[in-house]
Formats: sequence, structure tokens, C-alpha cells
Amino acid sequence: MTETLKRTLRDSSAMRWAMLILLSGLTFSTYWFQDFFSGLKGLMGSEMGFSSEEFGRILALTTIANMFGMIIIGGIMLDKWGIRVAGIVFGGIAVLGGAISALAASGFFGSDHGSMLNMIIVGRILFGSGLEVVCVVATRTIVKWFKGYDLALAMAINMGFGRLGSAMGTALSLDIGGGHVSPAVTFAATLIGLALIMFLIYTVFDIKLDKQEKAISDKSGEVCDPEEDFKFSDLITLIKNKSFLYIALLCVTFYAAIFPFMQYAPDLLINKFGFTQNLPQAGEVILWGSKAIGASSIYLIFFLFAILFAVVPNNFENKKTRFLFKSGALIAFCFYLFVMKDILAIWLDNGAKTASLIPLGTIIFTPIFGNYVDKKGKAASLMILGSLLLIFAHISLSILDNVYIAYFGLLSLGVAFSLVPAAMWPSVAKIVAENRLGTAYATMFTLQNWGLFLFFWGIGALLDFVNQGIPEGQPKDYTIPILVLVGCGFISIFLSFLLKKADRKQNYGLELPSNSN
Ligand SMILES: N[C@@H](Cc1c[nH]cn1)C(=O)NCC(=O)O
Repeated sequence: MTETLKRTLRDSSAMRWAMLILLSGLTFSTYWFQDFFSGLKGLMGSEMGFSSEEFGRILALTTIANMFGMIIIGGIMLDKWGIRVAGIVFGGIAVLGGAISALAASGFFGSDHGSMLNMIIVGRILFGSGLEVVCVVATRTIVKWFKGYDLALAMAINMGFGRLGSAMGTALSLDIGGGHVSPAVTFAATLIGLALIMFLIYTVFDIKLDKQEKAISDKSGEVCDPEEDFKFSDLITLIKNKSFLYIALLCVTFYAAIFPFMQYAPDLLINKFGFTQNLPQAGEVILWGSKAIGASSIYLIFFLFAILFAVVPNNFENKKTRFLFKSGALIAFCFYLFVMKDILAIWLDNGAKTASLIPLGTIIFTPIFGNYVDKKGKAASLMILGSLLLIFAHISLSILDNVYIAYFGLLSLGVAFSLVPAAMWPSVAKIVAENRLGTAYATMFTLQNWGLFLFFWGIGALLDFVNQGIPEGQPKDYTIPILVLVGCGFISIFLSFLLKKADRKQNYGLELPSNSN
């Protein structure tokens, strides 16, 4: 697009990506807070005396307000108040929830088992309501800035920030807590506060964009698709739409097999495959830290140059340039792996750190698949493939006992976890009109929370049930709790086929490239 055609902030690619980063702070920190307890499960047992069922209860009750309409209410607020107010209010609720959980874990409300458990849960309920509405706000905001541009890629990158938050929260909480739960919770809550400040900065640009768009529509008499208020009849219309119904149910079964698994994955790896949860010595931390920071900074500088290079128009038109760029990226990555090999070896021996590779891997794969969906389409087919990988992953991590196959299982789970969201979320924007997207995402997340509630709690309760009589600290048998998740994979495949069939009839173009719309 030439300068003369750039009419608003959103027509500048630098501006769009900068807004995405400001917005993604909330995604990063809320995902961190959602998932960081997974790395602390063992410690929550030994330090606070929480059983697996109680651990599951904390996670499950995070979803309770959402199951009973909180996300829909948030969606209505979003439609009524707009992105800015909704983001600030629900981001604020997440901060408040995080703070209550952090105070509870520090013993502020009482240091007995019951007070700690109940007040952590109160904080998590508030946090959970904030997290989900913030996600709807983020998706809505990305559509606002990226519609007609690389929408799927932008959604994938935003999700990448979320996954980075999940991965870092899982991997580092034990180290951040220094062997205690409370500092790790305080740190996680502080992150959401910082992210809210980033969102406040975003709102300044959002106001400017709205003013520019209004000026253009006033001048040209263009009538934009108006935001419509939420009506319950919209919900009925949505549910009656077969493609929407299948994709919403797929969202339930697919995520029920992933998010709950991730919360238990570090403990599973420790109990079933003998991974460690040792904290490194102070000297080792300094040595690895300096090595990792040194190597990562060199790689980051290279990466920033690569991005700079990539955004200069027409750079990739040239075959030779493309080849040079790709080989340079590969050499830099090999060098990086070489420098980091000792750290990687220790990383791959630690339960929480190995489990964190699932969301970490999706950071690389989701944008690649997002870009693929933008350029080539095939969204429904990719969801079938993702569901197949899910089945392999859970079988390899439950009934099989080989640690190398388990690594493959984790890898295929990471690929599935990248494929399905990269295909699913942009597909919703094809099925549903833009002014109904808030309602659509809110409905999907509400249903998703029912599945999460059941499996967050169910896995913990089942784990206690099948391991009755085994004292804390002894290896627990995870076979049946994880095998149950294979069932979710089969239902996901079935729903993906139904979606593909419905799309053929309803012609939403789920198998077509996003950029062609
Ligand atoms: N419901 C959201 C946010 C979320 C993250 N963990 C639990 N809830 C969601 O599922 N977003 C899509 C994603 O793939 O993360």
C-alpha cells in the first residue's frame, strides 16, 4: 500500500505489530498465571499439604464464574463499552484475583490449610473471569487492527505470547519461588499488573484510530458494520449454525485434552518417567544464566535483524536473498543450540522444564501454521491432523513406558497444540459476522470452560482415586487419568470431519486461504 493510501494508524504495518505487542502483555501474563501452578504441584503437596484433588479443585474453580455466563456478560460489556473499557475492567479483575491468590498463599488470610485453599480459590475465580474476557477482548482487538491484513498470523503471534507465558510460568516458578510457593504466586500476580499498564498505553492509540475512522466515515458517508448489542436470540442463531456448533464442540474436546494435561504434565513426567524437580545450586544458576543470556542475546540480535530485513518490502521476492536468509537463520540456530547444549541437557531432565517445551514449541509452530492458513487454507483438514496427533501423544504418555517415545508424544502434543488453534480461531471469523464475533468467542470459551472444569478437577480426583494408599512422595500411577484424554482426541476427529462436511454445504471457505477473503 502506498503512502497516499495510508488513511489510518491501522494501515501502517509497524503500528499494527506495535499494537499487537502492547496488547499481548495481558495475554502473556494471564497465561502465565493460569499455568504456573503446574510446576509447583509437588511443592504444593509437600509445603501446603494440598492433595491432587485439591490441586485440581483450585484449577477447576478458576473456571466456575465463566461456566455460568461470566464470559457472555464480559462479551456484552465488550460490545457495550468497547475494547478500551472492557480491557481495563477485566484486566483489573485479573490483577485483583492474582493479588488475592498471592496474599492467600503468603498466609495473609490465615496460615491454616482451609484458609489458604479457599482464599487461593477466591482469587483464582476472579482471575479466571478476567483471563477469559481479556482473551475475547484481545481477539476482538486483533480483528479490529488486522482484518484484511495477516489476521491469522497476528492471532497466532498473540497466542505465541500466551504460550510463552505458560511455558515460562511452568518452567521457572519453582526457581522463582526458591523452593516456596508464595513468592512464585506473588511474581505471577505482579506480571498481570505490569501488563495492565501496557494495555493502558495501547488505549491511547485505540482512541486515535477510532477518531481517524470516524473522520473518514463522516467525510465519505461510508457506513461501517455497526457493533450490535448482544441478544440471546444471537446465541440461538449461532448454536443453530452447524459449522459454528461443530467448531464450538471441537473447542471443548480439544482443549479439554490439552490444558488439563499441561497442568499435570510436570508431575506426570516426575512420577511416571523419573524426571527431576531439583532446584539448581546458586553457582550453577549464575553460570547457566550468563551462558543462556549471552547466547540468547546474540540470537535475539540476529533475529531482530532478520525481522527488520523481512519487513522491508520486496526482500523476499528475490530467490537468492530468501536462500541467504534461510541458511543464515539455520546456522544461527545451530550455533545457539551448540552453546546451549549443557543447559538443554539439564532442562530435558527436569519435569517442569521439559513440560514447558509443549507451549514453547507452539511459539515456533503456531505462526508457521497461522501463515499457512492465511496463504493456503485447509483449516478443517489441519484440525483433523491435530486431533490425530493428540491421540498419539496421550497414548504414548499413558500406556507406553518408554521415555524416548514420551519425548515424541510431547512433541506431537506441541504440534497439535499449534495446529488446531492456528486453524480454529481464524475459522470462527469466517463463520460469524464481525459484529457478532464477541458473542461467538464468548460462547466458545464458555463451553470450553465446562470441559476444562471437568478435566482439571477430574484428573486430580481420579489420580487420588487410583493411587489410594500410596503415601505422598511415592510415584503415582498416571495411566488411567491420561488415557481418558485419548477419548477427547477421538471425539475431536469426529467433530473435525463433521465441520469439514458442514463447511462444504455452507460454503464458509474454511479450506480456502484467509487472505483471499
Ligand atoms: N479460553 C482461552 C484462554 C485460556 C487459556 N487457558 C485457559 N483459558 C483460550 O483457550 N484461548 C485459546 C488458546 O489456544 O489459548
